[in-house]
Amino acid sequence: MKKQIPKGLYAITAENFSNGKDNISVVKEMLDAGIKILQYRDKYKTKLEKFKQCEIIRRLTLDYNVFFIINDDIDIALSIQSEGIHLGQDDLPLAKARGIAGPDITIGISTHLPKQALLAAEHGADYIGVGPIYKTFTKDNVVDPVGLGYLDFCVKNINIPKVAIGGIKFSNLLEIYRYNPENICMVTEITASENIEFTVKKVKEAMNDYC
Ligand SMILES: Cc1ncc(COP(=O)(O)OP(=O)(O)O)c(N)n1
Ligand SMILES: Cc1ncsc1CCOP(=O)(O)O
Ligand SMILES: [Mg+2]
Repeated sequence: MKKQIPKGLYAITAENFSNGKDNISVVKEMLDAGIKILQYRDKYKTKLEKFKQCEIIRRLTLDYNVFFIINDDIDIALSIQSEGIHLGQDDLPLAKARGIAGPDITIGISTHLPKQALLAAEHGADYIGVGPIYKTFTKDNVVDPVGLGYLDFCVKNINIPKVAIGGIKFSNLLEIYRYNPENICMVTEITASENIEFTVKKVKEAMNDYC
């Protein structure tokens, strides 16, 4: 049975923006702080290195009852039985991914344009990424910011969960929050924070996210 992605704050790993800490220690801090949706994303490690970290994080996310999503690597997602995978416009097409991964895994698709959002929803995505809303330095080769107009379109026209992402900080959180997407994603605002617990609690409180 497919689990529904919870609403609220969505966190992503970023080892190169983690003040010298590795993904595992940052994830432990995130889970202790109350993160309930976590994506493993690492663009620099080998498959084996990613797999080993994901195996450890899978055990932690089960202990903490956290919804765990793997970026890009369907094979890792299937072998550790994560709740979800996240794919971009240049990754494996949604239908092929669904064929491999089956009906019970959550598939999230990055979108930057109305047409992409409509197609993702029509073809059975379980949520869409909406972004980057603002300029971000966290992702290489990122498309130009899509702005709040695109978030507004998605909230009004797409009936699967919307995950707003890209350049979102505590300082601009309420600009996003007022559009009422189901999820708001922060990467470096959390991973690079000197006090992850304080930052996560502050953000969750501002979002009325008490899970
Ligand atoms: C929630 C969420 N939204 C968007 C992305 C970006 O995915 P993608 O376009 O495949 O780029 P990479 O993350 O693989 O560099 C995401 N990971 N998560
Ligand atoms: C992975 C990804 N996809 C679109 S923007 C982004 C990174 C967002 O990172 P940050 O929250 O640090 O701007
Ligand atoms: Mg990708």
